[in-house]
Amino acid sequence: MDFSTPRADAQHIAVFLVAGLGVLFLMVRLSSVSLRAKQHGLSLPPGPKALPFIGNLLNMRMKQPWETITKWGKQYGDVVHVEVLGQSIIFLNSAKATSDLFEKRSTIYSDRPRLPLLNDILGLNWIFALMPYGNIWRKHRRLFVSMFGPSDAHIFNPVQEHASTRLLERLLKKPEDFRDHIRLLFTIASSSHSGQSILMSAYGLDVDSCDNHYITVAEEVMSIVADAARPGRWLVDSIPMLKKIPAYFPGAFEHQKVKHFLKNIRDLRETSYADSKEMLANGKSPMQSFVSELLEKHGHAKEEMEGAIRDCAAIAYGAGSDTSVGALAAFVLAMAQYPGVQKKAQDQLDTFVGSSRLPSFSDRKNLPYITAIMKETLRWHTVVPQGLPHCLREDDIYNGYFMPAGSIVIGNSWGILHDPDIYPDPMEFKPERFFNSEGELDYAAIDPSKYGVFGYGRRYCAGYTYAENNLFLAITYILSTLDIGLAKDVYGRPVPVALRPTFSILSRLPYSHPSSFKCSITPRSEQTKALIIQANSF
Ligand code: HEM
Repeated sequence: MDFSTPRADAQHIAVFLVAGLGVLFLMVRLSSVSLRAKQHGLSLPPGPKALPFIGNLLNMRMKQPWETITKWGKQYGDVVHVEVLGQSIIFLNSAKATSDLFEKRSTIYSDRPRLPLLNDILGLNWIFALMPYGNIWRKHRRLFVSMFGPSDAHIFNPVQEHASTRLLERLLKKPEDFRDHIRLLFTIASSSHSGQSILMSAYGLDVDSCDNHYITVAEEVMSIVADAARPGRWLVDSIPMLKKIPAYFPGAFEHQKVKHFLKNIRDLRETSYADSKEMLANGKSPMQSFVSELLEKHGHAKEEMEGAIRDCAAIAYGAGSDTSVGALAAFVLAMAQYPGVQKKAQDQLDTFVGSSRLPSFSDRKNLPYITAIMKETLRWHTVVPQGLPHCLREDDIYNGYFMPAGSIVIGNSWGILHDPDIYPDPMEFKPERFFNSEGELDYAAIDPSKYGVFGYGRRYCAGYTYAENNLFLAITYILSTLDIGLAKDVYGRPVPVALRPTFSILSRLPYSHPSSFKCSITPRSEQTKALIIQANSF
């Protein structure tokens, strides 16, 4: 920026004026929280010491937050308070605290934080996952769950079976690219005959390579959304009056990114939907998709309903793709690391399915060990280690502490899912933990889905049935036809693997993926190889 012109000088002065006002705003916010706490004669929950003005900003710049937050839980207790630039953030570190607040007091703990960058600058207030708790959120969520929820998610089973069949073919041909294949699998689940799973399930669009335009656009959108949503990352979220500050100011979102983003979001939200409608009109969408089903049911009617269908379809990709990719990658890692578990699962598949056909959803009741592997995968590698942030609507009191309205409230799902009191040897991959002493699958009391895998209360993951179906099927298909083992180095020695969670390459936050690793993937036999080829020849 050129400061030599009167206009630039004026802009410069304006920036520092706004910054000064911002500091004032922070001071007012901070003192209002302490004042309200004092009025109740209570203190805020304990937590690491905060510095003046920036609070715990430096504590929050951590590489593996799940470990730090879990340590805080051990040091300070079930409820930990930190403050970043005047914003209270409360971590809930036990299943009791998440249940007491997210479930039992859900009317005040189900809001989302208002993030000016996401909502106002990037214009994402149409995404119900980010919407405040209220009627519009409720309406969109209901529409979404009517297709992806427990009663109707089964309509996507044919798409999911088809997508998993294609996954096997790719793993057979290029096993070393397994992460790309997994990514493709969970991208396309929507409606047509030839692709993978989320875009197919949502729109009926077929995508054949990771370079496809739909995927590239969707991934760019996700990456920016995730960057924009990081608590404490952008100054404008702490001080909304800084919305207009120029890009050179520390903490400002890069403005050139915004323009590019707005084009991509238009492509994701509107172009994919328009393409899907056109395919429907031309009779080119042979399998059911979210869009085709809902347009048939309500669609062609009201504009408002059509807008909701279009918006919900765009959300399916954002919410469902990266999460599922992280979970299946963790499964592959677990099989390479725990050959005994793999063998036991394959014995069950050989007994109940055999090697002359691929498994199907109807086999599930005979495959309890595979269900246990799926549950353990979701627990062992917690894809959303700190859930998505909720926001507290009203001042509250919990365990004798003052919980200020407007606090961001985060369930420490990783900590709960690795709590040795609930899951002994939590770092070990042990599907056996879900069986009772009679050897029957009996996971209800410690079902990881109840302890944070899919979040909490009224904001609980709106696509969990669909997600579990997808994961179960992909795991079953892989185990019945392929062997996963350790890769070999140049001297033929096995290369050990270990779970090292990291933020997704795509989004860094809030989704976690296992760090990159190598493994070998080979057909179990000539017969299973022939089965994969035959299944893909239709
Ligand atoms: C392994 C896969 C998945 C995991 C681990 C997962 C996990 C989560 C978590 C932790 C939340 C936050 C809940 C909260 O705020 O308390 C969430 C929300 C959500 N998920 Fe999932 N999810 C997965 C797959 C999917 C899929 C496949 C879809 C769509 C088909 C989906 C759609 C959503 C939506 C729409 C929300 C926002 C709900 C709301 O704000 O009302 N998810 N998910």
